[in-house]
Amino acid sequence: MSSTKDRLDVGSKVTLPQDVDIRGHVTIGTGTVVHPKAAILALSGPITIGASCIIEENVTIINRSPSPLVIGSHNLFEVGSHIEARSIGDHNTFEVKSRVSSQVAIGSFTTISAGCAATAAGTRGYTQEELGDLLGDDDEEAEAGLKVGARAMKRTPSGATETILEEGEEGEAGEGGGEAVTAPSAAPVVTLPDYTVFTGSVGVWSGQGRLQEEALHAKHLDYLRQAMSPLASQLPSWSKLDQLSKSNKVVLRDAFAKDSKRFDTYSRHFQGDRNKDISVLLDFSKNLIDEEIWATLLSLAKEAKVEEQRDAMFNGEQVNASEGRSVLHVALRDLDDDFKGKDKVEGVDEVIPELKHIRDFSEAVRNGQWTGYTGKPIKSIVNIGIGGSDLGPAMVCEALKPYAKRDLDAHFVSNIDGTHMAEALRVCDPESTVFIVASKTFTTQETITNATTARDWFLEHAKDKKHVAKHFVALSTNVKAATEFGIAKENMFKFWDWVGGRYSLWSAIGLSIAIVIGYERFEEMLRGANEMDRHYASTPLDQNIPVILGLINLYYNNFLGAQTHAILPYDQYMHRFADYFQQGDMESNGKFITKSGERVQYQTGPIIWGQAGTNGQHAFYQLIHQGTKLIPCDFLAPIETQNPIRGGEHHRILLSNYFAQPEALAFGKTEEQVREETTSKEDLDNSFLIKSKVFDGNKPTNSILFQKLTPGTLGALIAMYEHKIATEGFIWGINSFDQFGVELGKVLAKKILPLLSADAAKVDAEKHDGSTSGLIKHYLANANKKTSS
Ligand SMILES: O=P(O)(O)OC[C@H]1O[C@@H](O)[C@@H](O)[C@@H](O)[C@@H]1O
Repeated sequence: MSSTKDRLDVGSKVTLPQDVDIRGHVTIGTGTVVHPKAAILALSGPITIGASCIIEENVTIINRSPSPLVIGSHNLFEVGSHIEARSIGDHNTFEVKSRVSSQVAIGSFTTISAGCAATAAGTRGYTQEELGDLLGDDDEEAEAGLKVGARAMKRTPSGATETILEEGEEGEAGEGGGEAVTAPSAAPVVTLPDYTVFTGSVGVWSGQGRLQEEALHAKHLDYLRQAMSPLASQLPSWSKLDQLSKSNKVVLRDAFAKDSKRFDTYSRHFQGDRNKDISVLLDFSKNLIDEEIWATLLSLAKEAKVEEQRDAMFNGEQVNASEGRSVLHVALRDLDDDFKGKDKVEGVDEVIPELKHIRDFSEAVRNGQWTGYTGKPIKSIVNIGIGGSDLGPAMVCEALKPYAKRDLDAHFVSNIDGTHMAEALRVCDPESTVFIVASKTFTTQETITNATTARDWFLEHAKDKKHVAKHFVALSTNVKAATEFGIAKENMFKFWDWVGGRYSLWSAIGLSIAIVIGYERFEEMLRGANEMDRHYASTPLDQNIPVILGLINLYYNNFLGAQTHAILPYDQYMHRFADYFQQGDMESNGKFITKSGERVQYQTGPIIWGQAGTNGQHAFYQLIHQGTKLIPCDFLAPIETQNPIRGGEHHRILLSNYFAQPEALAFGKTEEQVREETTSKEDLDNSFLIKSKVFDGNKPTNSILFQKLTPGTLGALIAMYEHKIATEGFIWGINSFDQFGVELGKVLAKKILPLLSADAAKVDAEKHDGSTSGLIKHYLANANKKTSS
């Protein structure tokens, strides 16, 4: 029957499941959501659907006439509605199982109520054949349609209305039970006036509530876009990658031999456009990809709508849907106001004033204006926090040590193990120490306990509570709890719920960084991160460094069975970098539930680990080279060292290892090569020895070579990994920005704590499992013993 060629033109942000029946020339506008099992059939002329429409399950939209069927924007087609209208304006609602015939033109703001049929035909009713044509071919439905149609027709506006409209006058309210339409089936088009409510009795809507209705429609669309994202494994490129991973076995040795330009093809250079010193080269040529795999990975990113989800994040939309929050750590480093969408989110306008607060305080501590209760300048700071309130500042203070104020000691106490606090206090002087209590929630057991201990210790010396104000500051979103702890208002540094804990070093949580390296350097780091943010937000996928890193890792994780990913910085200052991204990646992407509430059918976040080169080489590289596991690795190194001792020889040796390891991993050593190198006859006869010296090679790596570990470059590198993590989460369809997985253990620990001062009978009464009870009872039985040594 189709006389038009199949052609589908889809705008951005359209949700279109695979099982929608689309025939002929169909155009779907931006942001429209089509549900599964809908049918859009341009059987003769084309169908054009505008923006932000919702087309629910089992809706059929048909154009049997050669002229185009143009449908406007913001229309809602509810389940089972059957639409063959001549044209449709904007903001209309077609309720469940409503029908519109091809001789009806719908204006705007019209509602065709559930089960009603808007037709131009007369009261004579329809023959079964006509109905089959008009309302679909299911007999039973046609029967129902006849009854509904007949009832509704009796109440449709009279033919007079039609004539008036044709003369260009305003449509009128039809009176319920008005004259029947008498037009035969070949009658001219009936145009329903705007605001008609077609409920069986025709009325004109006052238009009141229109804004609410529009807002509801927008919410409905948002909800659907989230809920309807298909599982990544249902995307066409996913199946293709599955197949390619089995059929295209990439052998790096051959791939490089065949293609002298492989390095050029698979490497990208990033340079800051405001801070030109930020220069990062990513070489991803030593990965198990070929042209087809790479192109399909890029298509997967498109199909998974990575760009749209990224834009939604930058735009301040509530992409952390489970907690109903925006995700705007990028706003914390957007000092030149590059991303406008963020401004609508509450608190964003407080970022700059809060930075000033950080500047004033950090400068006062650094230049000695801020003194302790006896007038001594501050010599030590102790950051008390855990997770995101510890790892970021601790990692950065180590990484940027060359910029640190060396006569100021920075301690980071996180563990509830009293040892951690005791060792820090041992080297602190209460008169010259500032405690920074860092906790987004200000309820974290470890942090609050450690802070209380620190305050008790301080008061033992200072005696008077009023001195607390000189020695304790709080970094938190929970002003109330911080006040209750006794922190003075002016010593509170706030941030906002749209800053996730593991993305918070850019906020007030970075106060210790600002104190250690100075505010100017802290800001340089923020700006460096913003350079990467702008790159991520606007660079095409195949040039986009965080996207590339995400796709490469996803390929190993989902198609080649890799369970872990190693981060290996050849820079001693970055020795905590892998620890930091252990939280950054594993807390973000260690999830099995998608945003639509389904369980994933595939692997999500990898296990992240690693340590600074070359130490790792003498510890675990054996397994990477010759073990049985596939471990993709990122090798990072600076071109310039901060410490060019012995004329830079240390650094050259370090870099020679940095270059050698990925080469060894990629190309290995064959048995033939081992034999060629072996001179002793005895050794040559020892096949066990010969085989033990074989390296299979083909182990994938990324090499990330940056100019120098400056604050700007570090900021860019951290942001690069943050966005790599987000990209993967977008593709897997999970929420990378909540962390409910940390809760259960906390709750159980709170229940167990009282048992540790109780007796065995109480433990039994609490009904923990046999193992947990057994362990607690063993503890209780031995808790009062004192070991002599
Ligand atoms: O900063 P507070 O609220 O103390 O949380 C500290 C840490 O707690 C953990 O359980 C996680 O939720 C982390 O994301 C968070 O960084």
